[in-house]
Amino acid sequence: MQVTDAFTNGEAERLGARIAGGAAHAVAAGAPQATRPAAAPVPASGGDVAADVDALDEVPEDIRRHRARIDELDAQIARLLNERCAHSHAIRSLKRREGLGLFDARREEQIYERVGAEAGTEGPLAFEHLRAIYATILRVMRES
Ligand SMILES: O=C(O)C(=O)C[C@]1(C(=O)O)C=C[C@@H](O)C=C1
Repeated sequence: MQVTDAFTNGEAERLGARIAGGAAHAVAAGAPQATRPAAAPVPASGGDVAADVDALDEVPEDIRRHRARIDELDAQIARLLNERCAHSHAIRSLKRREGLGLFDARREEQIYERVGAEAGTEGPLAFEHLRAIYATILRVMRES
């Protein structure tokens, strides 16, 4: 069975509807910047839980299915980051050939704006968190 089949249509639709519903709300409000969800830090412990999931005799089925999907997404993210890095390194060589510096603040701002716009329409990741992730990605691209 494919991992993507692990969610029934109903479940997948409900997850999708939550995401799409958030987007519709943001668009209706007409101010995506202001209506992005505020970043709400969650304690590493997850709050008032007594023990972590793996201490249970058996990890609940619904958690296992989410984890399976996360594993699949992480593999895709890692592949995409490698592909992105290859392009970034190619640009670096071309810039070097042209005698240009590597860091381009304006281009990086454009990237933040573009991924921020994506966050505004999709969620549930808060804009500032997505930006923090991208700040790390761009730094690693420059330093790798
Ligand atoms: O687009 C460029 O000019 C790049 O060098 C690529 C890249 C990136 O990885 O996206 C890397 C460094 C720059 O500061 C801006 C962007």
